[in-house]
Amino acid sequence: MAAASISPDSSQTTMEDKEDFVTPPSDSPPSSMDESTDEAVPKGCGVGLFGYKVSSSDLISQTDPKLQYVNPSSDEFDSLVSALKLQMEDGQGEIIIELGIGGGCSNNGLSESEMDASIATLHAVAAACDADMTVLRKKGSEGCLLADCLVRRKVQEDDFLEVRVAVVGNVDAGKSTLLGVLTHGELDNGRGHARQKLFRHKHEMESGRTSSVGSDILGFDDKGRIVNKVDGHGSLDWAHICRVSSKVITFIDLAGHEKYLKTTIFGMTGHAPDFCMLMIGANAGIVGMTKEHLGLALALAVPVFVVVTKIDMCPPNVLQETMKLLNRVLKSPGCRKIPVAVQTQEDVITTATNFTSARVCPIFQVSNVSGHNLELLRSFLSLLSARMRPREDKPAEFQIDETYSVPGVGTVVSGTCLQGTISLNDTLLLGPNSVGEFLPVAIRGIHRKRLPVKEVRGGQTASFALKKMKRNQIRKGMVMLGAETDPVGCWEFEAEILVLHHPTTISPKYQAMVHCGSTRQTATIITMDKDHLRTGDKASCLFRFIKSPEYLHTDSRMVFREGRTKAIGTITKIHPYIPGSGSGVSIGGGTAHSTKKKPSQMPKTLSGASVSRVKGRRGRGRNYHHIDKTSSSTSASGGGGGISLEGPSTSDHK
Ligand SMILES: Nc1nc2c(ncn2[C@@H]2O[C@H](COP(=O)(O)OP(=O)(O)OP(=O)(O)O)[C@@H](O)[C@H]2O)c(=O)[nH]1
Repeated sequence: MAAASISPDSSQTTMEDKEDFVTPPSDSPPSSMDESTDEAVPKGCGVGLFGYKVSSSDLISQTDPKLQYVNPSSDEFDSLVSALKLQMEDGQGEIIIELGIGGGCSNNGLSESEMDASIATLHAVAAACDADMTVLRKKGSEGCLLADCLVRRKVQEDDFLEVRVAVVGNVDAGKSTLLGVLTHGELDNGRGHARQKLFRHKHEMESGRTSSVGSDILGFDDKGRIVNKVDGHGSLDWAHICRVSSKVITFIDLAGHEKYLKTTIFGMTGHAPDFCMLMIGANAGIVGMTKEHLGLALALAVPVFVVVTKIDMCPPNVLQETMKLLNRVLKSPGCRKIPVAVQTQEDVITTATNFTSARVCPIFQVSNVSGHNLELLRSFLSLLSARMRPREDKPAEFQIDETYSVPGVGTVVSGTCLQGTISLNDTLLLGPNSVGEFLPVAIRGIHRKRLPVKEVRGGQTASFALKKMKRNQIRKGMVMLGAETDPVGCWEFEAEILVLHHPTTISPKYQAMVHCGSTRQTATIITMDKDHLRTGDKASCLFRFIKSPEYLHTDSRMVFREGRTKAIGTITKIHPYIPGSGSGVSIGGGTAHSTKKKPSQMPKTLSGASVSRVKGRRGRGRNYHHIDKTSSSTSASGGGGGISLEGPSTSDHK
């Protein structure tokens, strides 16, 4: 884990204010702009975070690879088809091919007629792979042409690529508005018109403030065109969008207000975003939760791109100031990003196709009212590729981030399939329950974004209707695993942590909320390899959950937070708990009971009252009237502010 100042700090920077944003030269990858960039990848080759890209020379090797698409024999054509199929599999159904790349830099470029012939061949090769091909751009000079071509699998019935983007930023940055504009295709009026379509709760309509984790989708067809269409009532038919899309971007719309920070952290950890879209109001600049959200994305290693909104109402000098400060924050030692201003379609393709380093941070300046630069953002989104690999050969693993009781359907859980494949009627192991057991459960229905499907794979989000399972037997953070596995939960785990902020010192017995994937539970520090921890300190700690065992993996990132105390870390060791062995029950259950008996021994925030409140709230089922609700919203939980707002026991239940 990156040490020291993970929290971006503009004050630490040594960069000159006048230093401008990097505008990508069309032919050089951003990685070459900074020598310290982690991954130096040869141009035109390899897996990009934002688009899987290969040069034509990677597909089959021959004496002059740049000519292989010009006039291939039938055997060569077959080899190109086989190679493209393999590459598309690696790229999860899409790939960007660079035509005209030779064996070495001096050998790059095709004549106009060679380029025309290559494009025609690539069309035919893509068609043979059941894919569509679109020329994104041609570049180079006469007689020395290169072209970037997007090859994307054609729409398959009930299948589409899925990319999740967490949308964060301070209150009023324009998050809900931008999502309303992108997904509903209608500009905003500057007075909250566009966001009205997205609010899920009456209090959100009234206050204009997002309080929950919401999902909104934007579908693209195989040519990269948006397929979202609103019906006569101004709503979107998700199932239709998914049916006609090759790729669906799911926006995880998170609250900007500090009092909902806990829900926002859960959105970032539990919903497994591929990318983070950090939004900044041009007028307001980097204020409030902006740095907090950026720090969270950095801590969780989620690549970030920035959208600066409201440029229609921002005086040029204020916009310039905001951009300068943003530049400084992104380049600061805590961030170490390379800001890249995206101003043209060329920039979009260059940034999207050359991203091989999570250090590059594209920046868009848009207006939701005039629509300025929104087209660039749409093109960029259409080129994003999921970071999570499906790992279909592994046993199934599904993390639950919400549970529902749907009339006529029964218990429904939603979440993310992290690996393997889950099919209709499969029996999985659900757990760990409060005593650490994993119980068999059968899948009786599957929805992906409200579209009924027969199976889901690693990297996809879904909702499952479960056979013979009561909702109160399930909690968020539980997992469903392939029946061939022999899973164990844990009460205790070890982690290396870095304290980002604490007002005084942290000692053993300190309690705070652990966020790791969709696990969200208060844990106590049992031991640590230092006497006390202060802001900036690193330590190896042994944690113990206070309420029930959880299913964790080593090397997972975690956030440890209570009020203004923040620490981040990586899990290094799991102490497996075998049900019936006694140790876990007495450890975990004992903590909860001993809380009531000996409150003086516990930290201030844990009280008998809060423990009993959890019990009272647990049985209170929320009914949803339609299965559609399953993937569209997660209700709010207050989370920021002072410690008094966050009783540790109550806070992992809504
Ligand atoms: N002029 C102008 N107004 C905008 C723009 N984007 C958003 N707004 C307005 O800014 C206000 C706040 O926008 P929201 O979308 O609610 O902001 P938010 O970031 O979602 O806020 P929270 O949900 O509270 O986190 C609304 O009145 C919008 O109409 C823009 O590009 N230009």
